[in-house]
Amino acid sequence: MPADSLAFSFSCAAALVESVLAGANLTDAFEGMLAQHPDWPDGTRGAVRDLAWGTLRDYGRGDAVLRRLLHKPLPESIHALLLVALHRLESRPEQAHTVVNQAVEAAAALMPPLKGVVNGVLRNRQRNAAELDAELVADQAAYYRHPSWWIERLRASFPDDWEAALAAGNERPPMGLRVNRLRGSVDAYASELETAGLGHRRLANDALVLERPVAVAALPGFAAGRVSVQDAGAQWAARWLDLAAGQRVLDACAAPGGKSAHILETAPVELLSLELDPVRTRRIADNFARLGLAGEVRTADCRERAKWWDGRPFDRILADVPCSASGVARRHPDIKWLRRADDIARFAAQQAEILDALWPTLAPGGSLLYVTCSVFDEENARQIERFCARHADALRVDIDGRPARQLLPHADHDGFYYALLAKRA
Ligand SMILES: C[S@@+](CC[C@H](N)C(=O)[O-])C[C@H]1O[C@@H](n2cnc3c(N)ncnc32)[C@H](O)[C@@H]1O
Repeated sequence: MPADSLAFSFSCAAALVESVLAGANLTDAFEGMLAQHPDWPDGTRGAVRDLAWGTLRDYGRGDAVLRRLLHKPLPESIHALLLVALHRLESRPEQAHTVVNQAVEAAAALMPPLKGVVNGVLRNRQRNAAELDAELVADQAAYYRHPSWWIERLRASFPDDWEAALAAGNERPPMGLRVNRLRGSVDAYASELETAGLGHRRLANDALVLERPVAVAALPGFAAGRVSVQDAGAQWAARWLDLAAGQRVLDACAAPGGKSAHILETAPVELLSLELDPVRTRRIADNFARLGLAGEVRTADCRERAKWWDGRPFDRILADVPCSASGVARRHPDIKWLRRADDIARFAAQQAEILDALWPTLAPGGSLLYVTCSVFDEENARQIERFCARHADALRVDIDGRPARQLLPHADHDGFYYALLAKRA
């Protein structure tokens, strides 16, 4: 198959989907594939990525269609190829003829005896489209393209907004930009974007959201550190920390360093950024170097206080804890299908350990901003309620007039949760 053919992209995307369904992380699998094919042109990389990400965003639907059309299991590679082709059929119905032909070509290269099955299943899908679509409306995992347990949790927590959040969670994510104020104003950068023909919106927290994502190389001044790619929802952290010059600040779970960098761009504070994973720690230092920022960066488990804390209390702590990442699933659509309902309690337990370990390092009168990119209460509101029940010196502080902020996935930003806690002086 020629590397620029749709059949080739189908088979590569199918290999990624197959790995994810066997438990692999999508980004890691894609990076592994790119490392083996350094010669791929940008067009092939982009096509494979779009197909794999799109197929997994739509997996609830593709899976339901195949359950109805297949009478016996197929080899995993062909099953994954059908998922990719079904995704493409639905997203580009005007190309149906090409999609079927190219999927059959890909099957012929993978497992020649099964090309007839691939042809038959895809044609069946087209022939029975109206009937199948009507059935899928009644299948909630297919209709909302999320696992049922996820839908139920969201529905229970957000009776008015759950459907909009699920729909936004199935869209392609927006590209948010953060202007480095140490190297120019947001106004000046916004007009440069305009001149470069990059349409955008400016949000209440001064984040810029591009109308269409572009490669970072196309962003004016990216290499020179004038701008960073950061979701608009993540850009509330620096503001809600209420930073001031000279404060001693801890970012306890810092990689890849987006919020740490934003802190340093906001005020001349003394920042310590901790990160558990040494490979990810390097990304913090790389980001600081590009942006011209100086902060102390260390690899450490923030729960092991004795190993990293010198006993001097912090005025501000950012606890951007590891979580289910359910608020950013459209960027990592493998999450929707790899997470299990009982994973959430394990994340919550880990987050509680982190909070309990950090609290003694906060100065009396200081504050801790708790952040997740989760939409599940157990990691968010309930986590904070339980924390306050355990720590009599913790006070809830309103954020912009509300006890906490839950951002749900939206056209402008991803899903995040923020809660602010102060320590009694
Ligand atoms: C949500 S991400 C942080 C994102 C980061 N604040 C940013 O804005 O770029 C959570 C990070 O915490 C790290 N982590 C997980 N457990 C940790 C621990 N016990 N101590 C320090 N870092 C931890 C993870 O490796 C991950 O990089």
